Amino acid sequence: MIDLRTLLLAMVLTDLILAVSLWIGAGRGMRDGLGTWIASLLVRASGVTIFALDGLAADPNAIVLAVGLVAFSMTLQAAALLAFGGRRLPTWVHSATFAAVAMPFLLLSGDFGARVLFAGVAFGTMLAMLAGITLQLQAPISRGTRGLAIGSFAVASILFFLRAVGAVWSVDPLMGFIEPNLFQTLTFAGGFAALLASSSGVGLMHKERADAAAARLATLDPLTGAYNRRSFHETAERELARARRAAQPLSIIILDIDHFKAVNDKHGHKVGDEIIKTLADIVRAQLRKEDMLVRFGGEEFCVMLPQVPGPGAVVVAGRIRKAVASDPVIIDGREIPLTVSLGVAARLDEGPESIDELIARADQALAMAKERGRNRVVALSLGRSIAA
Ligand SMILES: Nc1nc2c(ncn2[C@@H]2O[C@H](COP(=O)(O)OP(=O)(O)OP(=O)(O)O)[C@@H](O)[C@H]2O)c(=O)[nH]1
Repeated sequence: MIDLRTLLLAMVLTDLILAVSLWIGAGRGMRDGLGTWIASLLVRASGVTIFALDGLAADPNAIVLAVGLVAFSMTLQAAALLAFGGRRLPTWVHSATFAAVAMPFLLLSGDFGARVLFAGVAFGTMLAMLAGITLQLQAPISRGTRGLAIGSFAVASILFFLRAVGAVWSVDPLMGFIEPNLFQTLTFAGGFAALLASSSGVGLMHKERADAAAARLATLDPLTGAYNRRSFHETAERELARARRAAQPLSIIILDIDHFKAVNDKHGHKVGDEIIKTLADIVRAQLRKEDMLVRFGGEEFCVMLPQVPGPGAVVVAGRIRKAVASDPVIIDGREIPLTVSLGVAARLDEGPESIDELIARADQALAMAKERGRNRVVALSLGRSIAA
């Protein structure tokens, strides 16, 4: 049987190691409440240290501070979970909860059984609330990770309630609490394991979010949010193979800002970047969900239109041309007139055709649009052989 004080000190050490591990793991990305979670572990470690060293010697003041700190660590955890979901816990909740837990504890001085009962119910309720917050988090977390976090809060909550009930039933609550009997050891060790598991769950939640962000970064262009060329190639090859198998049309449009060098020279590179970003938004507004906008590089974009035949793509390209030319873009209060040239190519019914061939043809069409005076759409391979 393990001595309760030993368990408490093991818990302090575990919290400190967890805090340091999460801090190292976070690197410089201490965002979305991770820092608050780490703070909660340090606050809990200090509360439990006081409890282990002084509280068990029944020092009335030390134990009040200890439970107040543990309550504070739980409101910090609530704040950390809410921050992960993009919400804020009002600051007053921390001090209000500290007072709401510490004050009754002070008033119950001398009645150890009532204190254990009160702390068990208070902490059990707060842990159940943490489980509820995690359940409602509007974040893409895997089921396993969410389950681990919710399960650990729920188990810890149940064990706190069990300890409260145990204290009520004990003939001598103080002895019942500190005596290393089987009930104490099991409930304490179980609660300890659950609190440890909750930190693992939170660590995994952050890792999953970081992984998703890295995957997004690898597929999207950071300036415009459009797909990058590499991810386009993977998707386009797949889409083209599918279109060929199902004898369905597929078109692409390549578009490029006219005289962008002059715009860049006149307004500067930073404004140029803003223009590229704005152009992506204008083009996106003309597309459907299944269409794919890709930044090919610089001020050149490609749009893939699955299931759209050549003539349909020409209509879309015309709409984009008009939307860009109709109003000047406004950057930093400056009105900058803008036009684009567009080249369209569509998948042919017969013959093997790679995505590179399709791009080469759209590029050729774009060059013709530039040659013919810019601010226009030119289409290639729109003859009878086009899949429709
Ligand atoms: N601001 C900014 N400028 C870029 C970026 N990438 C390329 N450019 C600039 O875009 C310009 C591209 O010019 P070109 O494609 O050669 O020609 P253009 O002036 O657009 O003329 P046409 O395409 O023939 O109408 C160059 O001045 C590049 O420096 C970028 O990411 N940001």
